[in-house]
Amino acid sequence: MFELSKQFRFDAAHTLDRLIETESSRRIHGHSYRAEVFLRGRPDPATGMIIDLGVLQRAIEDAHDALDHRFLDEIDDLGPATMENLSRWIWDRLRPTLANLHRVSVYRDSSGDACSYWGEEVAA
Ligand SMILES: Nc1nc2c(c(=O)[nH]1)N=C([C@H](O)[C@H](O)COP(=O)(O)OP(=O)(O)OP(=O)(O)O)CN2
Ligand SMILES: [Zn+2]
Repeated sequence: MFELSKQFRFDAAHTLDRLIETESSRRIHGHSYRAEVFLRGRPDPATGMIIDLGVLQRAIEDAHDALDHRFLDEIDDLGPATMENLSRWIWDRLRPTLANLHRVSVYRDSSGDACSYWGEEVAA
């Protein structure tokens, strides 16, 4: 089994309803995010690849363009713009074209925050 991964970065703004730091969280503010997409599988013997990284790049560009320099509150199917919902949203966006998708992780490096999503079929 092999694992192939690719990262992309996006900067975006949001607001968030929270029980703590209520006022500053409701104010529009921004974060720099890093997302990492993991695929698992075995390389095709003819190509030596699980997937051509150029094909993966194209799939990722679609998600990147939908998130980068956006106001995340305006993305209809995202819900509250948390890292949890972002990782699931990226998964849902990529899964139709990436059959071997294994995990999507979202990081905020400046604060050390990270969240990973493995899809709903993974047992708890
Ligand atoms: N479980 C989660 N909790 C929180 C999330 C989240 O996505 N999942 N997100 C937030 C907010 O985005 C909040 O803005 C983060 O606050 P904080 O950690 O205080 O970071 P700062 O914005 O102050 O720090 P920067 O390093 O300037 O980004 C809260 N909780
Ligand atoms: Zn925030």
